[in-house]
Amino acid sequence: MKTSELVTPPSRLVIASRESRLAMWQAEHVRERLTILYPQCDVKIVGMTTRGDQILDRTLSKVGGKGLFVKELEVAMAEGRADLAVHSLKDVPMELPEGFALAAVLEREDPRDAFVSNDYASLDELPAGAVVGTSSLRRQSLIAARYPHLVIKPLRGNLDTRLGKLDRGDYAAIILAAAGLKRLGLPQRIRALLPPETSLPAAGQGAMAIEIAERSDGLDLMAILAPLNHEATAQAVTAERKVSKVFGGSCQVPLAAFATVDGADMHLRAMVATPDGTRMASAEVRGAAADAEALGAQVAELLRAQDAEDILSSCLSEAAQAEADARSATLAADATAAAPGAAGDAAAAVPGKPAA
Ligand SMILES: NCc1[nH]cc(CCC(=O)O)c1CC(=O)O
Repeated sequence: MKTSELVTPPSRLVIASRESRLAMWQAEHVRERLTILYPQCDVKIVGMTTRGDQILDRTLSKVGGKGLFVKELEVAMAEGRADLAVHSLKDVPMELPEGFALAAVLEREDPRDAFVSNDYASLDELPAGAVVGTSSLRRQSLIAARYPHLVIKPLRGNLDTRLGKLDRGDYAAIILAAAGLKRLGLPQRIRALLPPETSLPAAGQGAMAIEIAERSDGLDLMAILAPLNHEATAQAVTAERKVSKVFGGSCQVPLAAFATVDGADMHLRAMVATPDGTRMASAEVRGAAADAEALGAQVAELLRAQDAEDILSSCLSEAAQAEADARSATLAADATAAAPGAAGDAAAAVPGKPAA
């Protein structure tokens, strides 16, 4: 890590955040980091409800996917009501709209999936017919492949809502990201952590990202936020997001991509499957962490050679339709959001290494 000169921040910065407890925790974390870095800067958080938060009755893959969680925050930045947005990187589309970019990726929390249950200690203990809650197609297909005797039921809502549904007895167990439970001070709810060999994490899981809009006032937010960027995490998620991008980007499909970085070395694993877990392709590569994007492309190529596109085809067409529906539904919002200047393809990359 090189130490760089701190850039002079403005007297005030506004963070846009979703209003869920996890989102607010994450925004507060960034607020504290910025306040320590720039004590003279007044950092405020403005909470907002996104379309993704309002849709609780259908699985996200059917209503337009990840973009639904970031759109309102982008509109706030475009209108100058906020300077930056804090997201769970997992919820950020692979390609951002023109004029937006990721300014920093923070150090990753535990990237693993967690098994949460009041009655059972692990997936292995669940009896035939037990109901497991998850709305992630990735988790669904991994469980269906390994535990065909279990019944998977959709589970939506924020973390507290999901835990409430478990406690009320709707499910024998649920699967959640360990990172969210740890951040909310609920690590005791984790009965077992699923190793990547059992449940390969989603691209970006456990990492937070800061998004900014290109601006006309000359404020170099990229430089101001650069000290929050964690290089090894940024490299890992660059590789993971490249894999996801190759297979449809912002669509919700049963796709896992997980990279670990050890010094200059990267190990990248990825998997695609059918939602019922009957067909699966998986691949891994090792290489230089500095070549993150190329490693992502390499793994995607290995998956493609195993018919990944065909495996994903049913999901891809369904997700594409949902994206199109979501786009037309948000046309009104687009019209009010004065699009900031073009940033071109920069929006798709994460900080650190530019696209190779
Ligand atoms: N899709 C919702 C979402 N987005 C980020 C997290 C957890 C925190 C993280 O992965 O950073 C979760 C909840 C979950 O998957 O259980």
